[in-house]
Amino acid sequence: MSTVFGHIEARDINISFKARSGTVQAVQSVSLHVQPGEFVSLIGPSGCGKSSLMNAVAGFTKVNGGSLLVDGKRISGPGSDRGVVFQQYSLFPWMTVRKNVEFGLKMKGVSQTQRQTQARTLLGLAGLLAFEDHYPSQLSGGMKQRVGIVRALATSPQVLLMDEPFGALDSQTRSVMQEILTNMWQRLRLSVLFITHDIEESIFLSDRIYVMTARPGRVKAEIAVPLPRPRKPEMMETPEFVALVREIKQLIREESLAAMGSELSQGGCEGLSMEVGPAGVSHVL
Ligand SMILES: Nc1ncnc2c1ncn2[C@@H]1O[C@H](COP(=O)(O)OP(=O)(O)OP(=O)(O)O)[C@@H](O)[C@H]1O
Repeated sequence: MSTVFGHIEARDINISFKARSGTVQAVQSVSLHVQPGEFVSLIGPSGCGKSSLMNAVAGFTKVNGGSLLVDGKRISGPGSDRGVVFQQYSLFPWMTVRKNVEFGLKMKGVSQTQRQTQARTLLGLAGLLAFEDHYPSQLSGGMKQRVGIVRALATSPQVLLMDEPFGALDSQTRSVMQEILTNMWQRLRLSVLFITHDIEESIFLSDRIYVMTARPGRVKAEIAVPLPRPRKPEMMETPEFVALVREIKQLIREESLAAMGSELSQGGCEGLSMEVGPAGVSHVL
């Protein structure tokens, strides 16, 4: 199935928040794009504005400047063309797995038979059909998050927005979830914008990665991942993969150190010994 929808375009985006201490500039002059059917990750130091950007694409947060378009339309609020998955499972505990998945379709007025068919097809793709009548409390963390993904996909969005969806899972479950997600993404050919702190995860999953600077978040680097698909966990040991990990780690380290350096100097830690590196990066000794 060829994809023609799901194009995200952010041009010169600024996002700021009013805080008690003044205005917090979270994101500054960010331009990025996701092509239809592409898998793109955002990675960067903590607090660099990744979630703010994603919330803006989801329509939960307003931008203060620039333009943010999905399929050429300016984003003015949440919409069923964009599915969202957060780290917290956010399932309705009083509903069965299938009813959770059907919820968005019910809200759209889809008939019961159609809802059930759509939910069961997607649950089958995620290996969860045998659990359709279970309640969330009867599922493991990995299963809950699979239900969360299936629920976000139920209304057939063109775009899937995922904010650290596997952050709460153990590494073994996380690795299985990565494979399940890539399989589903390849079948459904939708666009994915994915936030993670895990460099290996971002490389394993993505076609491209945007590395952000420390706050205010700007795009520091855009990295294409030239690894073939389907991706297999063994690829993580190839020289190409290892080289990408090293490159991204270095980029993020520079930013984390820069952020830490400014926090320490603002916090009056002058007594700490600091060494300034060649790129003006402060290294705490
Ligand atoms: N609603 C808000 N009000 C005030 N400040 C906010 C709000 N939301 C985010 N911020 C601030 O904006 C900055 C960016 O936050 P954001 O959550 O987008 O970063 P992040 O890169 O997703 O962080 P992390 O990786 O730790 O999840 C932070 O300094 C945060 O405290």
